[in-house]
Parts: sequence; C-alpha cells; structure tokens
Amino acid sequence: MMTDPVVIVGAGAWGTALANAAAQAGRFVTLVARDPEHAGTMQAARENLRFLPGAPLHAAITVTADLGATTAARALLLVVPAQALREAARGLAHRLAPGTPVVICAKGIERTSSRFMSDVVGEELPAAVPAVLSGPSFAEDVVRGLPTAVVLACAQEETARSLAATLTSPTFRIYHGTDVRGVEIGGAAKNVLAIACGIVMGCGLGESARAAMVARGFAELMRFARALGARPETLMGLSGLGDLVLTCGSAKSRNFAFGEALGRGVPLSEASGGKLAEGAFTAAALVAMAGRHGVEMPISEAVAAIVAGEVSVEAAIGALLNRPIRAEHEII
Ligand SMILES: NC(=O)C1=CN([C@@H]2O[C@H](COP(=O)(O)OP(=O)(O)OC[C@H]3O[C@@H](n4cnc5c(N)ncnc54)[C@H](OP(=O)(O)O)[C@@H]3O)[C@@H](O)[C@H]2O)C=CC1
Ligand SMILES: O=C(CO)COP(=O)(O)O
Repeated sequence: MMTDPVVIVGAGAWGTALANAAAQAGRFVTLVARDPEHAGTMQAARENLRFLPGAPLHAAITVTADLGATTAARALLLVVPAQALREAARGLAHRLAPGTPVVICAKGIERTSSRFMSDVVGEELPAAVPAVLSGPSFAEDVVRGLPTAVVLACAQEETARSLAATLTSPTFRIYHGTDVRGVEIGGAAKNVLAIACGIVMGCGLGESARAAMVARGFAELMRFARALGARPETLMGLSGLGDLVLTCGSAKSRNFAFGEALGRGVPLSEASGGKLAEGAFTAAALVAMAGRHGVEMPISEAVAAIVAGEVSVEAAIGALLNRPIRAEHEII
C-alpha cells in the first residue's frame, strides 16, 4: 500500500469529498485548487464554503494553489469537470514522474473531440498510468463519511488493487477492476440519462414513467458499452446500474435537477442554476459516438436534442412515446 501523500487536483465538491475520504482512510492529502483565494479560504476556514459548505475538512488535508505540490505525487486524483480535464492534465505535463497513476474522477466525454477521459489523459500525459474512479456517490454523503461504494479501474490490475487499497475505508469502499472503458462509460452516460429522468419528473409524468426511463436507459447504455468493447458486467455494477439508480432517483443529483427544471419549463439558460450538469455537455458527444458505432440511443438522442435547443421537451417526449413497440429481447 502506498504511504505517500495523496494529491488531489480540483477543489470543487467532489475533490473536497474525496480529500476527506482519503484522509479518513489514513492518508495525508494535498488538495490543489486552481484559485489561490479559494485555496487560502479553505485552508483557513477548514471548510469548502464555495462548493460544499457545512462539512469540516479533515485535519490531514492541506489545501494549496501551488501545482508544484503535484511533482512529488506517487498517485494523483484529477477531479475537475470533464470539459476542463484536458487543460488540467496539460498543466501537469512535465511535473509528474513517469508511471504516476492518474485517477480520473470526472464523469463525461470531451465534447470537442468525442474522446473518453482516459484517452484525454493518454494524449496529454502519455507517461502516466490512467485509472478511473466512478460509481454512486454524492459528494455531500462522502464528505460526511456516510457509507458509499465505488469502483476504480486501471488496465494494470495490480495498480488498480493498490490504489483502491490506498483510498478505501470502512465507509468509502472501493472495488477494483481493469475495465477502464466500462467504468468511464457508466459514469458518462448515466449523467445524460439522469437528465432524461429529471425531465420526466419535472413534466409530472410519474414514477412509473421514470422506472421505464431507467430500464430503457440502462438498455441503451448496455448496447453502447458492448459496441465499444466494455464488459457488460461492469455496467451491471456500481458504475452503470448503481449510479443510474442514484442519480435517476434523487433531486440531489445536479443532472436530475437540471432535467427536472427543464421539465417544469425553466429556460435552458437557467435550468442548471449555475451548477455543473455534466450530462448537458456530454450528451451530443455520446450520441455522435453511438452513431459512429451504429448504436441506437433514443433517450440520449432526445436529451442531446433538448439541450441543444433543437426540440422542445414536449416534442421529444411525444417522439419517444410513439416509437414502435418491439420484442424486448431484440432491443436489450
Ligand atoms: N459532486 C459529486 O457528487 C460528484 C462529482 N463527480 C464528478 O466530478 C467532476 C467534478 O465535479 P464537482 O467537483 O462536483 O464540480 P464542482 O462544480 O463542484 O467543482 C469543479 C471544480 O473544478 C475546478 N476546475 C474547473 N476547471 C479547472 C481547471 N481547468 N483546472 C483546475 N481546476 C478546475 C473548479 O475551480 P474553480 O472554482 O476555480 O472554477 C472547481 O473547483 C465532474 O465530472 C462530476 O461529474 C463524480 C462523483 C460525484
Ligand atoms: O455522479 C454523481 C453521483 O454518483 C453526482 O451526480 P450529479 O453530478 O448529477 O450531481
């Protein structure tokens, strides 16, 4: 097990929660914020007042804005929004020692390139070892030490096992695996499907409609994952089914809340309430990638069209409800 400090880049809600989780697992943690003022306030107040107010920071956490702190990292967690991952990774080039594991904690697909997060890190940090952490886990639960289970995947099985052992605790349980693609697909796609479920609830279509959306959403997620070479059993686990259950069922999810606001008729420009709704950025890239692989994803396509302002919520729902009924086994 690694004894060196854990370095976390990105001091938003998730970076802060992961810092507390790693500290509760017995590690010393350096949390790197990009804004020196934010870093200074957090370090002094021992709380992330901007993104996660009300949760005290563990004493084993040091907050800084100095990227120099990443140079000594034996393992680094990259916890910025998906669309900022390339820029953040680029800022680490020439700082990390070759072979340093970089654990990607963002859930999304880069929309300008349609690249998965592990591919972005592969391009920007070719000497690093990419790993992905995903699964059902609200920052506000994790930061308080409520029980959570997630999965960490790395192509090098021993690295996945070692990273999971380094960060795991009785209340933050990290399963490990090697299916990087499967774990990152689960995290990226569930955000798009959570928006769809939010829309259903915001429109007042009811719990039964939401359950149908989760099940049919899971079916399209499985089709996509299979076509991209991921293992189906990965998507039946924490990153995939587990995260769908959480984010499609709770207004605490920013993606669900964004969809719910759209369903209630809040304009697109205001629906996120200034919060990060990753699925809104990922939807178009997911659908484009699915198209290139000949995968049908009608729910994700509807979300992509709604967030692009190409179709109204009502028209998208009408189109979904009027799709031909087929044998279920043909479309799983
Ligand atoms: N919140 C949650 O419960 C969970 C979130 N995630 C995933 O984690 C990722 C981050 O989400 P979350 O922390 O919640 O988002 P937040 O909006 O809470 O915070 C985002 C953070 O990223 C920082 N940031 C943005 N761009 C850069 C950059 N180029 N370089 C360095 N830092 C940057 C922001 O800094 P600044 O304030 O200066 O803009 C901010 O501190 C997302 O992909 C999300 O899906 C995964 C699991 C749970
Ligand atoms: O990924 C998450 C929970 O697993 C957080 O979901 P939101 O980004 O929708 O808030």
